[in-house]
Amino acid sequence: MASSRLPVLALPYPLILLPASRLTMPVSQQIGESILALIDESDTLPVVAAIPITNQTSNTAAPVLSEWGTAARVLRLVKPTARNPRQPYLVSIHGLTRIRLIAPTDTSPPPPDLLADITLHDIEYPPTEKTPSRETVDKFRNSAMRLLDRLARDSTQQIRKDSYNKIAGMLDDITAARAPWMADVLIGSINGEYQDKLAVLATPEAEARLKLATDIFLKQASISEVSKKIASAVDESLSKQQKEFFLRQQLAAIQRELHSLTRSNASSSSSVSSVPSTTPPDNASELDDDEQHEADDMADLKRRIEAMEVGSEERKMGVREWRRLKRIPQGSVENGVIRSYLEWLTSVPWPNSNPILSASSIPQPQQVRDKTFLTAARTQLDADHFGLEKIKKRLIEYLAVVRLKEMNAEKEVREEEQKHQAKPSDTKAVVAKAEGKESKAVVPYKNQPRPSPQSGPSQPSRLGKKGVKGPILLFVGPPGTGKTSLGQSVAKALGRPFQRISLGGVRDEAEIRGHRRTYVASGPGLIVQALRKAGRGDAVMLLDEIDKVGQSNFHGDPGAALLEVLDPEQNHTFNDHYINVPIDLSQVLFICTANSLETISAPLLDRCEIIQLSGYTYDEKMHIARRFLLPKQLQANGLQDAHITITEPALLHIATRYTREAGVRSLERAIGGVVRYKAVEWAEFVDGGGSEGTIEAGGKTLTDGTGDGAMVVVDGKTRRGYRRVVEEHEIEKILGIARWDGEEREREERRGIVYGLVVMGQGEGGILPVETIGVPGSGRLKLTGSLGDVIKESGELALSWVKTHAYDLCITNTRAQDPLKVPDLIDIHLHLPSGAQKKDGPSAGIAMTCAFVSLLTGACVPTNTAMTGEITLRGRVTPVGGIKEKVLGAHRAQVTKVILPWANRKDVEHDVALEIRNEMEFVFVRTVQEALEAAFGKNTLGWRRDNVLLESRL
Ligand SMILES: Nc1ncnc2c1ncn2[C@@H]1O[C@H](COP(=O)(O)OP(=O)(O)OP(=O)(O)O)[C@@H](O)[C@H]1O
Repeated sequence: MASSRLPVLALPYPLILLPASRLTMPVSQQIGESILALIDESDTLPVVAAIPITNQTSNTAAPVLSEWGTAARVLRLVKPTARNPRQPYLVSIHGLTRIRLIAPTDTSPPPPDLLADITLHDIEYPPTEKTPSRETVDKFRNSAMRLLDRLARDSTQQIRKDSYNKIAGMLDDITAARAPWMADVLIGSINGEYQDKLAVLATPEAEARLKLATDIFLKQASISEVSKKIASAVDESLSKQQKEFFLRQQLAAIQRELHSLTRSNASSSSSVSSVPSTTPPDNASELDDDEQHEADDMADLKRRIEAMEVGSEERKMGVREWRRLKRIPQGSVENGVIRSYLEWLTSVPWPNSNPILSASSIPQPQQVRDKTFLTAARTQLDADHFGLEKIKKRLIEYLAVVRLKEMNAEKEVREEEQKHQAKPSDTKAVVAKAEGKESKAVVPYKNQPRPSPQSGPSQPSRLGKKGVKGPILLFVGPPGTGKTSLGQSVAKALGRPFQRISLGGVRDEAEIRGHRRTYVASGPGLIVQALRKAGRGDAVMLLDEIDKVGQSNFHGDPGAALLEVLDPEQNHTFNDHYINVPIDLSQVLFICTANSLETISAPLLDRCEIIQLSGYTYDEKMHIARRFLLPKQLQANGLQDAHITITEPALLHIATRYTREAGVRSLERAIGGVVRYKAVEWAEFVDGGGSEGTIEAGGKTLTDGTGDGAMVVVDGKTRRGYRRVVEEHEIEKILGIARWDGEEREREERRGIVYGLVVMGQGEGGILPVETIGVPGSGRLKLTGSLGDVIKESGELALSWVKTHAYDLCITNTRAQDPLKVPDLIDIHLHLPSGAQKKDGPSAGIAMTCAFVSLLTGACVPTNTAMTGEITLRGRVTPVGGIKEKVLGAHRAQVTKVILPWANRKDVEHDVALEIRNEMEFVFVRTVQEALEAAFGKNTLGWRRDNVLLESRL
């Protein structure tokens, strides 16, 4: 056996090179440089020993070289630019012949890192191969042909197919001498296992190698066949599953149809046999429940569509979607989307739909035509609300108009019906698109479902819609003044369902109009949702807080959508994006509420009739508390009248010290707090053996306790007594320290401070101090407290007036002197507290003037005095708005003297309750001088008498 010494190029796992094959692999910098050195040394291309490393599957063990390898010629060595820096070279080698590594002797040095460099090794060439037997060659050829044939068939690329066929052609007439070489070529090129290739490399004898290759080819061919078989089997089973799914769907559909047939037969015979149609069939199983429900739902949906008016838009849409629904497999997303759409579509109370829901499930309207309707409505309003006389009067007028219009509309319907009945030949053809087929049926017009006028104003009719448009009421007022509950009373009076739509914070037009169905999880808007809940097309809808609707933004303009809803000219074809069929809202009675008018857009305001609700006086609050709030809270907390008595002073104490609001919501909450406290006491008392009877029978003993928790003797036992009376001194223990306690004491009389009257953002009136101080400066005016432009101008105007009259008011000694510069150079700083709250408007004019005069003269305005009024440069006091709210606010703040513009006399006369007028002093002023006199008191300011008559020096 010839031997030699060759540099060994270790092939990392799973690389292997067989004779007659080629291999390109990355190598390290050092190996690359060593090969370069070899190339430099020899004249021809160098030859290396390509020996596979056999144990590289585990990274931990030291690499071990295989015994057998291939002598290979280095064809190319390149160093591409973008390569891994650890292996920057690529070397291409061509296998020449088998070689065997001669095992190192014990004395030789240990091998260096095999993958880091190439080192010379002793190798030997195996002896020349013997020619294999014909039989072995034939077997080899057959197995190779089979494998190649399989590979050609499985291959998807034409080039590969062609090359496999070409090799197969070469095998056809292969000689015995050439067969071993061919075995190396084929084994080197197929995607076989590493160990098989290694075994072929380690088999130098031709006969044995051919046998090994034959076995490998057979194995490969059968692997390929088996995997092909598995793939097609998987395919087949998948399509089987799909088939099964569709068959199951068909089966379910057939079962549903059969079921509905059986049910309709059962229901038609039930009148005779009186067997309820809902009785399940004998062989029904609870496992069929789902399918049963499904079938019921579908049948219900179908009935609802069929109940829609023939030929109407909504019915056409319903039929179209129903057909789509039936085409789409159940359980798919699309199926769910269409189902939910159809459920919404069919639950809108369409006019002229056949009422398929039982009529009893919809509250029947009160007879609006009844002569006693208005009296009943008045009683209803009185039963729900105390006071509010003007508002109730306006509501009665409103209800009277609604009543008249409804009666007119019904009359119209009746007349039109009579006309049709008079002409029986006039069978207006209506195309009835029968569901499922396009057959055209002619339905006489008079046979169509229509509300009968005799059955009262039930479902609104399309015919009558012209008549019933009423004005849209807008209740404006501070929170808790009864706007929402008035709306409820109107609905009760009319006997119609009431729906409240809260618009506070609605920023997105889609919240009102719904999302288009293309959106995931789309749904209808608030209006359609309310219609569905109401179940009737003539509900009373309260659009709550329309002043809090968001402005136009990139989500659309919710205000514009509201315009369409409220406009009687447009709302009979309201378009909800989700439903996508025009909806008639003309029968709905819309009532809006708002806290202030400022943020409501002009076009929206234009469509409404404004009804102003101001706050309540303490007297009114006492009545409301006693008649409405206390009974409500008692009921809510499970107590009865007998369990609690709040004394008049205690109630007043709660109203004045714990609440300072225009409405009664906080009062209701505070009363609730007291009632809950007593509920706990009562529960403890009952737990301790006390009873209803004890209170009644032994009431004297129990309520005689001198204070809370007094120990009393009942039935010979001593225990804590229950006091039903709540007195003023107990309130602090129950509700905690009063919120408004001692506010009057804080309002001390100080130079430069005057109280003005304001209306806050929520429509609530109150007092606001105007604070001024003089600071060293340069004669300028500084205004702070989140003031708007108008109020700032008012401040400058007031100061100009004071400067002009500084001499007359004895502030300066000559007319030419500036009171801010003589005797000292000062700035005036004017501040309105609650700095975070925006303030604007001209009504603080006289309060600011008084504050400047107070600051510059040193005279003070008493704390029981508050004022409002706009001033002009000539010193006139002009009227302002919100008088009722402001006066009520002042009354709540225990102000006793109010200075108002002369022109606002009528507002006080008309709007302010008599009891308040009696309790407060009103001074109406025409000029600033009069206002100063009223504020500071007669002769307090030292006017230079000669000039008093001069109104203005301008
Ligand atoms: N005049 C009244 N008589 C009897 N109860 C009243 C009266 N005014 C208000 N209430 C009661 O006060 C509570 C609050 O009223 P409601 O909810 O109608 O206020 P609102 O004006 O709608 O307030 P908001 O502007 O905050 O919505 C309700 O329980 C209502 O019954």
